[in-house]
Amino acid sequence: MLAGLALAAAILLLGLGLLARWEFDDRAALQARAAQLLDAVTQEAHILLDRLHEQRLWDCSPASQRAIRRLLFGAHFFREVGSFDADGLLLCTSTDDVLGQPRAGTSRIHYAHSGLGYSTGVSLILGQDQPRSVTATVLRRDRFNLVLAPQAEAALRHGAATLIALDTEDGLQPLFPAAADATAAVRRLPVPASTDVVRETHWWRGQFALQQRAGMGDFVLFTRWHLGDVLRQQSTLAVAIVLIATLAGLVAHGTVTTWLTRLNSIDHRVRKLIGGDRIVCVYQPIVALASGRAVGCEVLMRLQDGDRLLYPEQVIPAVLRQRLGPELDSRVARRALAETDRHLPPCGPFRIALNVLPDSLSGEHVIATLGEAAAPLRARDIQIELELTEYSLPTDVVTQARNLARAGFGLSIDDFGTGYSSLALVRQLCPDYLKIDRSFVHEMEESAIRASLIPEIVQIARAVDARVVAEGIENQAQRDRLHALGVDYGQGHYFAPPMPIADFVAWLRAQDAAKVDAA
Ligand SMILES: Nc1nc2c(ncn2[C@@H]2O[C@@H]3COP(=O)(O)O[C@H]4[C@@H](O)[C@H](n5cnc6c(=O)[nH]c(N)nc65)O[C@@H]4COP(=O)(O)O[C@H]3[C@H]2O)c(=O)[nH]1
Repeated sequence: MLAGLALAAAILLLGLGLLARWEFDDRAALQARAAQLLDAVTQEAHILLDRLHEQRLWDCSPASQRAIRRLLFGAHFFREVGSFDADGLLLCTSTDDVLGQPRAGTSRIHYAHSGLGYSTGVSLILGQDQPRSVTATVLRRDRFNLVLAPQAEAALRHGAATLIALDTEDGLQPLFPAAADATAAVRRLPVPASTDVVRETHWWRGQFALQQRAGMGDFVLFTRWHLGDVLRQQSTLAVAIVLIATLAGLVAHGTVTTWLTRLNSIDHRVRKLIGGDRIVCVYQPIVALASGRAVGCEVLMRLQDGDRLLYPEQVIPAVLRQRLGPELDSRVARRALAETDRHLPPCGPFRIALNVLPDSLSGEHVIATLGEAAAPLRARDIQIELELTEYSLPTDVVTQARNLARAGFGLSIDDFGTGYSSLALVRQLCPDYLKIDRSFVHEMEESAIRASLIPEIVQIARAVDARVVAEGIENQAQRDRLHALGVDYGQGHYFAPPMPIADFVAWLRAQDAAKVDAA
């Protein structure tokens, strides 16, 4: 979940960042174009005004009016000239004889230090027969004003991207757009301190300013920049980015969840633990019921998973699913036989029972490994016996059993009575031991039907010359009853639980000492 969210957030930030950067560059380019346009407008205004003054064309005579219209004909950015008297009173305009006299409406005029005044949003009424109102930008110097042509005004409004201000003695004054809120916006902007081109980026605050040629009478260009603006401008792309981020988050969430689930799955852990040899062997004594002496032990496996142990009932199904039987059984055998060889005191004839899964028997490798590991113990009169569970006997079990016998291993049929082995099959296998499953023993006190099968099992064992071991003996009554039924050996918590090798050896020593004392 967290990984998905993190990826979605990363894509969202990256996507919006790129979008913002793109929009930022776009606006910066527009600003540069607006700056060029303003330069050209100002230059042309000065040339026109210089000529008008040089030629003293303010007297409104027909000759002056013609001269003014000739000058306007060659101009790019201006459509009209107004002439004033020395007191600033409008005398006439270049359109007088075409449209009638324009009248000045409300306007705000900002006089720049250079003497060029800008007046934006001036409302001019043109024509007398059918008067129409025009809003225009007017530039004024001394006895003339110049009215900006509509296409030049439109280009400036568009090109300014957001805001063009004029640096005047009264502070910054907005030119385009001339709306009232632009004045407030301009007041909040930093006043440029030098005449250099300064590019200040505050995009983490959602704003940046491009400041140009800062000085009295010069233009200052600002672009106000907000993430909200960008999202509005590029709404389709923004929605696409949000969708991609959400999708990526969901996919990542799914992938990570699957990956974590797989990583945590018992199959994956079991494979890792077996491969990493995190195998723990414990030893449970097998006791002769008549004498109470330990005649051997069964090796049981656990897997060390961090600070907890995984038990066979959790491990074996995963081992079977992943066909890890041969690897598990070889590793358990090597470890158990090495541990017993190192720690077991000399104790006369003894047997060690190892559990094997059906797959392990068909592998030559497992038998060879077992033979190798068993060699030092055999030299000490310790017999190795393999336990095969009755309900999972391999199809070619008879051949396998012969191979095992040839290799010097004893054979036990584990959990006998839980499967369907016929007497004929048991006879062919010639097992050394039949092990009665602990469920039979536990049901004995309730006189359940299964428990009544124990004498049958003892008889089968006698018939095939095998000995009988009862598993899961937990109390004296069970032990006595089984002994009375002719069971030879017993295993269970009544005698001792499965123990690590050190405890098992200590238990054996304590048993020996008790026997000596009793004698
Ligand atoms: N309730 C009760 N239980 C008792 C008592 N005494 C012993 N047990 C448990 O009975 C099971 C006897 O082993 P199993 O029948 O060979 O059955 C074994 C064996 O079939 C298999 N197994 C254990 N270790 C290995 C191994 O290294 N390799 C293979 N292939 N199978 C193994 O897993 C099965 C279960 O092993 P564990 O969980 O260790 O369970 C062991 C043991 O802990 C008792 O008094 N009361």
